[in-house]
Amino acid sequence: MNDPIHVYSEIGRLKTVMLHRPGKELENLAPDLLERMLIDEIPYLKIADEEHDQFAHLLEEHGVKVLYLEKLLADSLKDKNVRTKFVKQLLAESGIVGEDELYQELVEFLMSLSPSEMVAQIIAGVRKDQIKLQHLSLADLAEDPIYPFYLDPMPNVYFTRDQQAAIGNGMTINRMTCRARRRESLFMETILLHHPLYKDAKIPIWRDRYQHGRLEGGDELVLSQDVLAIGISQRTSATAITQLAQKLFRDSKFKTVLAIKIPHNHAMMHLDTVFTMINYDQFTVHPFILDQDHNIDIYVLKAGTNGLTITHETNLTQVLKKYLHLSELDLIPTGGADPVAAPREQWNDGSNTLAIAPGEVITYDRNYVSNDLLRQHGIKVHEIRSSELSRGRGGPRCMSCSLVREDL
Ligand SMILES: NC(=[NH2+])NCCC[C@H](N)C(=O)O
Repeated sequence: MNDPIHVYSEIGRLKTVMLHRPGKELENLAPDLLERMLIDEIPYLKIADEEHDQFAHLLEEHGVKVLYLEKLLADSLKDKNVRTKFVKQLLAESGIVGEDELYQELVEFLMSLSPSEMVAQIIAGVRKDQIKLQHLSLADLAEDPIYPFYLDPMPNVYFTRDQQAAIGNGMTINRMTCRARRRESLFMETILLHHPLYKDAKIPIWRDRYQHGRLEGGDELVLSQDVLAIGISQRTSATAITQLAQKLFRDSKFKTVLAIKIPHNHAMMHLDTVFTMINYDQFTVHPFILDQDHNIDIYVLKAGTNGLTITHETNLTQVLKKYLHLSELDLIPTGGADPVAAPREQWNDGSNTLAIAPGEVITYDRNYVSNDLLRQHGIKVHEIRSSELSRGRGGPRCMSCSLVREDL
């Protein structure tokens, strides 16, 4: 298994993962920015970093190689021409267009930094008081002159699950739904094109960030070497799922996509906030995504002789047993299905577990009802502190992009 990208399950022993250690972007937040930035409360960066370091150390203690997105990107930007092209594309995607003074000053400022300083600065955002303009534009004078940024901060980068996803030996580079996150997937695109680990590896790109239709990695779960579950969610569209399925059925060994329709809301913005695989036949599931008959809309996509076949199913247990060839199945309810603990712990990512091996997961310590239940079901649970990290509305699976897992 020498592929630089190799993920054929959600539970195979985790060997390589990509994280982002939160930086100044979490300090560049103010109350009136939070909703647009998809962050529910302003984390205390010092503690958030202590918590994130605990997460990284726990992974490393269990044999996982931790790569940092910011280091991979900086190492991909050593060539000045590559750096210039990257900066100009990032400015264009930030709405800074034209060759006016602001554009030139931003290019000059960012290019004056070292690659690692530039990456940190771009993620943190560029404040207006960092750039000295000779002439203020009409926009500066007349449109929200007190807005503090020329480049918005990117406070969600630490959720490295979403901008891209490893599927088999390839990746999706995702067109993110919300404007606040759309620029983030430019990072992995740049890494795959220019980083020594990846640039010559001919890594299949199952879907790039320019294709019409929204896709985010929190909705992409690799259930087995030939079955994917993808959430039809607030962040992933049926169009994107259809196109991804067609590409995978044509160019990979994946044979089935289970498109699972979940509520479209901020608390449950991705499938992995309400459903994760934690063992060969065990899953976490937030009970509130099932109706009173324990049903949920699942659309089974398979390759047919005349294009895709789509079959509508509603019994999650039966569908998982059928397509994963399981005789038994254990759906472990978040918060023990308690009407208060379940939504409380789902809100704080009690369903969002990261499996580091079959039956062994990392979870947030604050979700003690869910954690105790997982242990009662025989799951080995490693808890990490989460008071500040959870304010971004993501958990251990959200904060990690699995790049290499051992085959089962
Ligand atoms: N895979 C996940 N559940 N990611 C959580 C992302 C949270 C982030 N604030 C957003 O709204 O995008």
